[in-house]
Amino acid sequence: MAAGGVDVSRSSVAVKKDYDFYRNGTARDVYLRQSGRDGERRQSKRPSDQDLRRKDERHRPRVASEKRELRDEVEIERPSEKKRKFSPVVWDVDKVAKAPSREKTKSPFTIPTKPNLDVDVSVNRKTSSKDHVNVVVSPEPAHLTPVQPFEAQLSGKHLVDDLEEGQLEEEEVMQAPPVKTCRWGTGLTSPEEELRSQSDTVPKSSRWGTGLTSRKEELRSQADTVPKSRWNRSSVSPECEELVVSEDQQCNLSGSGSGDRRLEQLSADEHSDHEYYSSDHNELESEEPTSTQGGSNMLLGSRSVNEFQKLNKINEGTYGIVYRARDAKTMEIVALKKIKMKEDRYEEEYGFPLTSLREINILLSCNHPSIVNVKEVVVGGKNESDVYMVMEHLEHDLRGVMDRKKQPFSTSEVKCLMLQLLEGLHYLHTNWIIHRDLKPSNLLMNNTGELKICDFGMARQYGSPIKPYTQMVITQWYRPPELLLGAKQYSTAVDMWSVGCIMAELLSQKPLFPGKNELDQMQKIFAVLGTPSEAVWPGFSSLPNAKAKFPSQPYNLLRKKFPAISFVGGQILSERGFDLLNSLLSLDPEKRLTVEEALNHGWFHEVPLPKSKDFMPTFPPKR
Ligand SMILES: Nc1ncnc2c1ncn2[C@@H]1O[C@H](COP(=O)(O)OP(=O)(O)OP(=O)(O)O)[C@@H](O)[C@H]1O
Repeated sequence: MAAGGVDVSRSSVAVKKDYDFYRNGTARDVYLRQSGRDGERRQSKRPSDQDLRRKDERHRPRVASEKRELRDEVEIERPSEKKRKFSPVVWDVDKVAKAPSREKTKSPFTIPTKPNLDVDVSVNRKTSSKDHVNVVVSPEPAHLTPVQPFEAQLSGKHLVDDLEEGQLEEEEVMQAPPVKTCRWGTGLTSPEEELRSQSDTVPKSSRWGTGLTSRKEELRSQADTVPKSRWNRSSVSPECEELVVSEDQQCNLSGSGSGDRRLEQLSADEHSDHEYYSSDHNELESEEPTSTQGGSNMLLGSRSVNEFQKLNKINEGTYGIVYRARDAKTMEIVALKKIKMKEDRYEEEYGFPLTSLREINILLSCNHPSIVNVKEVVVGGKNESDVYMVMEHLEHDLRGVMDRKKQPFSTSEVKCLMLQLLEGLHYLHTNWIIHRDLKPSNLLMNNTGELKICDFGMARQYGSPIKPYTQMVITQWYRPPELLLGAKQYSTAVDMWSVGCIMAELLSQKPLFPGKNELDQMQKIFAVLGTPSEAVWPGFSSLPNAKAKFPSQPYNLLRKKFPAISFVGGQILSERGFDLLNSLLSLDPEKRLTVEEALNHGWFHEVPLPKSKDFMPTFPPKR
């Protein structure tokens, strides 16, 4: 019997109804209903007590293979919820691979300083001038199709995010078959199948500003003559609106990075707080501060920020200052994120930060209730060239709420929040996006019980076969052991670790692993989950930082922190709840739950059921 009450998930019709009520309207259930397999799926997916994962590591391989089967099943009938508004901008970086490392790159687009800029927008051809950016709007807004990694590979184009760790220097255009699942190293399937399942939705238009209509129409008419080269090459459906931005000699690689740092080199004062540092930017954003003359601009037609009335500053992050503002036209309250330009010409990065470009690019293409909605991009302000993202406004972020809350969230509230987080993440992972910075301050909340993922500055599209990426992502407290140990090949499992840390924090109201520096972070993790070995984590010993001597701690002590019973009235966690948490916090990323598995976990089906958003607590506005 679960500590939270009697497990009625298999017998109680009422409970099932409640659960269905909560889930009603989600694309997942619509999908299940449409596919006529609702009952079957629920029955097969709802874990019984037998389904609970055995803790004995000897059973892990079997469990892992079951997980793969489950993933296969889920993937074959991929729900339709993963539609994107359009595929994000893809930077053509063919030449980048050859570019000398450490060469600085220039701003990706020119910010307009006057209404009519000298814009060179051409269709599907590379510009010869290195300062020009080509924008291609593909002619067929017929299907919503995520940019698939293999598609980029087949077309010989690399996504902007691929420019990490100098891995492209030697790289050939890969023709490897695409993976079927989001997690790397798992089954393979055809890209056509994947895309066919997504091709039935009417696309939304690109939303680079609101005044683009006429220009867009112009572009579209030009684009009518353009062969659908990228999609044709990979024999897949055409994208709805594809912006291909070619830019010569930008995004140069830094061959170094910090990936080779050994654990022994880390000192206690190296990273004194939990805020992340990221060499990602060294790798991605080392841009030559070249002249911006003659460049094209993707913000043409964008509204001016003067059309918004700034009400107050909400927060300031590394990459932006976020304001609450009112749209003078619609009177709608919005959040304006002012992109911080890099102004020191002698810095590695200068001009418009690529992290922000990446964030705008991905967020504009996403369309899901658990992902913050970016409405448009506006320009102007005190400094003519300032760029702002206009987002829907949510009153709180989870960090602020937890800091001010006296009591932890109840189990049913945690379930409500976790489901929303997982649904948003499911959307991202099925669209080949890793967030790479999930943490409470990047989860927005409003007073209608909604949770939305924000801050996509570290997010990236990923592909198969997985390439080496920087491991210096994810705020330290939420960073998984494989990244701390220096793994450069990773995928969606890194987000799932962060989800585990967030779940623990929601339950206990305090961070699970508040490391002071990377070494301390690893020690804190291993002190609770046990020191990894080849037996529990095959491949562990070959990770760059695994040679370090960690204090030996052979046991998993997580249950002590989240007991099934409490004599002092503290928060308790049922067997199933613990199984979910423990499986999210698997040291071996291959054994960590996928987002589908987490969404289908039995904990969400047992009482107390997830609270309806309508009954979630509200919080007073921040002062
Ligand atoms: N749409 C929004 N509505 C309300 N508040 C928001 C919104 N977007 C962001 N915020 C607030 O601003 C903070 C910083 O935003 P964001 O994380 O996007 O900026 P950042 O500069 O990328 O931050 P970081 O330093 O974490 O990378 C968030 O933690 C949140 O409190």
